[in-house]
Amino acid sequence: MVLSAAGQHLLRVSRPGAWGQHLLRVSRPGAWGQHLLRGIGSVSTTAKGFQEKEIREKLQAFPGGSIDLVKQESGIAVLTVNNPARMNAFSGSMMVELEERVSQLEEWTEGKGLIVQGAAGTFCSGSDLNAVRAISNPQDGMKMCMFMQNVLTRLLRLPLLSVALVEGSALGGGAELTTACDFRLMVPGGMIRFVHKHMGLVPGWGGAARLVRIVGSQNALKMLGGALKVDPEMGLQIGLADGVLEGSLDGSGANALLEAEQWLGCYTTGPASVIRAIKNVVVSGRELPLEVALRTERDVFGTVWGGPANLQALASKAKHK
Ligand SMILES: CCC(=O)SCCNC(=O)CCNC(=O)[C@H](O)C(C)(C)COP(=O)(O)OP(=O)(O)OC[C@H]1O[C@@H](n2cnc3c(N)ncnc32)[C@H](O)[C@@H]1OP(=O)(O)O
Repeated sequence: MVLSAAGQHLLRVSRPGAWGQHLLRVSRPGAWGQHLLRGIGSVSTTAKGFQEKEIREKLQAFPGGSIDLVKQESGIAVLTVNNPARMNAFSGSMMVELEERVSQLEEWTEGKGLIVQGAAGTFCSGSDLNAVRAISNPQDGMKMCMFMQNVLTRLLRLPLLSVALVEGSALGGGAELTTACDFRLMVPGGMIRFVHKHMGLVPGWGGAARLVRIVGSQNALKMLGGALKVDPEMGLQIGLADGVLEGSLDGSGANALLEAEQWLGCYTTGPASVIRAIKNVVVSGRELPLEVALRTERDVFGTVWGGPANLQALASKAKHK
């Protein structure tokens, strides 16, 4: 059961940042819309000598755990961060696997929704500190950061409505991962905490930029500056959480997952073409300058106008009472 839902926080971007500049450079009428419809590409992968193949090989040297993906008939997929011996910390090979799973989801044309969860009743404790210690030089750190920024940006832009199901702790990079989903549902006892300050860091996987857009700069400053423990109540208050679930009855996590699927089902009921179009117009509205977003919206509109769902609705003379 969902106890309550928080209001949506809308962001007005007054000036495009680096990514905005990137979009402005590559955008021409309709081009970005086409890009969105195909699934989104990567974020400036060639910038500053970032070599995806090289960092991939480096990350593979730190194995452990897995990222598991189950695509369900319902059109809702479940992505599980699975490394319970390390509280689901991201090993290097898990970062590479996450990229592969995101690629698979980009190709999944029947998909409508995605739930991101951690294995064994906890969400994710960020990057594996053993790997972090081994690549603590600035060059490798920067490459890992760009790799994860790229993957999480693609995750958020998937044409699927996505939910982070937060049971237990989401720490550091785990907290950043929750912001790469459209929604966050928390289970009592769950906690989202940007602990970066205590590690002498700031978020680098895009988590700060996304957090500001979700909770506003005042709340983001408090969360990062105080390394605040955000519990479900506070999460709802500041708009970080979209709902609080009852959670596990037996500690298995199964009940929370069922609840999350029911919650998400309210928004993913309907034809995949329409649900995916909804996500695409929202992503473009969120990320693009208004003029480009309007062009994209027109392009996306063109994919559903006169389509099977539209014709069926017209034929049924639906009333929306
Ligand atoms: C992108 C930037 C980042 O993400 S930096 C990483 C930020 N994350 C952290 O600093 C998390 C550090 N870990 C903790 O605070 C605690 O382990 C938490 C997660 C609160 C769990 O505490 P507790 O329930 O007492 O369990 P525990 O400490 O005994 O942990 C169980 C085993 O898991 C391991 N673990 C945990 N987190 C990580 C991690 N991020 N990287 C590598 N290993 C991790 C612990 O070391 C412990 O392992 P072991 O049983 O001692 O072998």
